[in-house]
Amino acid sequence: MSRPRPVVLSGPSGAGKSTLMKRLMKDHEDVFGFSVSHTTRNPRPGEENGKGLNTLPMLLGATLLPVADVFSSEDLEKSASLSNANKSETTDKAFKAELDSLLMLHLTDYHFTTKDAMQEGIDNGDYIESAEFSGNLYGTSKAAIEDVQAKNLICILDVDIQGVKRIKETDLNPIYISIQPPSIEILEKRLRDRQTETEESLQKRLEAARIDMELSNEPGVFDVVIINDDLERAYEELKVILNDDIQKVQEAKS
Ligand SMILES: Nc1ncnc2c1ncn2[C@@H]1O[C@H](COP(=O)(O)OP(=O)(O)OP(=O)(O)O)[C@@H](O)[C@H]1O
Repeated sequence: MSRPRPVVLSGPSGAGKSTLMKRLMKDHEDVFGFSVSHTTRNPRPGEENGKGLNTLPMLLGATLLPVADVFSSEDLEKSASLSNANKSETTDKAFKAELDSLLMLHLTDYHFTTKDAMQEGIDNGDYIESAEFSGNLYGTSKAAIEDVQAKNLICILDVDIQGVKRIKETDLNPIYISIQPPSIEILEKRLRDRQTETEESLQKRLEAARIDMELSNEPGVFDVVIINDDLERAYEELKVILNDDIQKVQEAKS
């Protein structure tokens, strides 16, 4: 049996990747999975090495949980200090992963590793992306993606355009999908309405979005570019693209 092809979802911040992913996972139980990230930070109490949950993190998105009900005060303090951290472009992803992990109440565990081991792996090209945040390294290894495939799950990878380029150097052979907003003006409105960004991070995202929107149209980078104008239509388009792969996974289970 061939392993399910991973799916790369790329596109500017605010284009709708998470929204579309959540719907996919809600409508197709036990079909999609996420890779477990590596980190050099210390495990927190209750965290286990490598025990990543496949669908729960998406379903327990921060917006669905009453934060005060489930957080310890220490978590909230850490979360607040992370929110205020002065992030650079490269640490943004690690920041988001770290904040996500806090918001998911330790449900997303990591492969905990040492700085030396991780740096060696990065130098060897074992990681499709990595970033430093608060003195710790975070990254997605090729092996972690293969682990998801070995469970007969379609690994969803939400990566930026640099990540796309790195994945193209591997033999992972994913389906490359770019999610794009109808225009930069609409993207700005959605990001403002989402109320998750400071003015500074919003401007950074818009700048990155302009570059991303240009690169996504270069021939051969993506298998398909979906313009997320109307959410229902964009979701239908995504389902049509993934239909055969979803069916293969479901058939292999039955
Ligand atoms: N077609 C659409 N029409 C209107 N609003 C939308 C549409 N798609 C997504 N949104 C809204 O736009 C905002 C950004 O979407 P989302 O958070 O899914 O983007 P994203 O690409 O995952 O961003 P990031 O990379 O920053 O996580 C959300 O508030 C979402 O509800």
